[in-house]
Amino acid sequence: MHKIVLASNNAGKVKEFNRLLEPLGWIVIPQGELGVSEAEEPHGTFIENALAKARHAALATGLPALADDSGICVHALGGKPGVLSARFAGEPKSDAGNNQKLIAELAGQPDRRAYYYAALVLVRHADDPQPLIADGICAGEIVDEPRGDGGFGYDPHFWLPAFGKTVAEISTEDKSAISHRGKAIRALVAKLQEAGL
Ligand SMILES: O=P(O)(O)OP(=O)(O)OP(=O)(O)OC[C@H]1O[C@@H](n2cnc3c(O)ncnc32)[C@H](O)[C@@H]1O
Ligand SMILES: [Mg+2]
Repeated sequence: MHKIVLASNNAGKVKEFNRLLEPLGWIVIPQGELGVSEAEEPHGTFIENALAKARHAALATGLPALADDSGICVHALGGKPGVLSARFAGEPKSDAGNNQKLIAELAGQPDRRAYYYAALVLVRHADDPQPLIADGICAGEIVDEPRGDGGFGYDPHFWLPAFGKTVAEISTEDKSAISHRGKAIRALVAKLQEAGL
């Protein structure tokens, strides 16, 4: 049984993590329920930001902490929005604003390739010298017209050619099976098992 604090304030992520980890016997407590403030995410890489978020939550709670830093990288935009995905259109964070800006920046652009990336970091305590790290990628294409109301963030504009649907149109089970976050969680769980944890 693993009791961990989930170092995220994103309701969409919290739902996905609960669905994936609770069947494995994990007790996942979102940091908001424990009064943890939002961590700074000042770094230029996903992995560094995930480590900062995990450490921050572990320090504040004394519990093991799991963080996810993720985003969408668009080929024609040189990998943008990348680590700035949550705040692409500025403050306050807004999925609608971010999607609008993404579509505007891609106007007239025939190359629609993009991928989602998630870096996960699990620390057993704030000074853990060996954080467990896993990541995952999910490739697709950006479509101008939003479709579907599942998922969160950029999902209504993220087209999956293999499904003929956007991520917001597929089931939660299918999203878990193919998403960057689903893949990263399965890799993390495998590492934990390998380490006998
Ligand atoms: O930092 P926390 O508190 O976890 O919440 P956040 O939303 O700020 O999370 P990030 O800093 O990791 O930024 C990730 C952004 O990337 C986008 N994103 C990540 N995973 C996604 C997914 O599965 N579907 C759609 N958009 C996603 C979405 O805009 C997120 O806000
Ligand atoms: Mg964030």
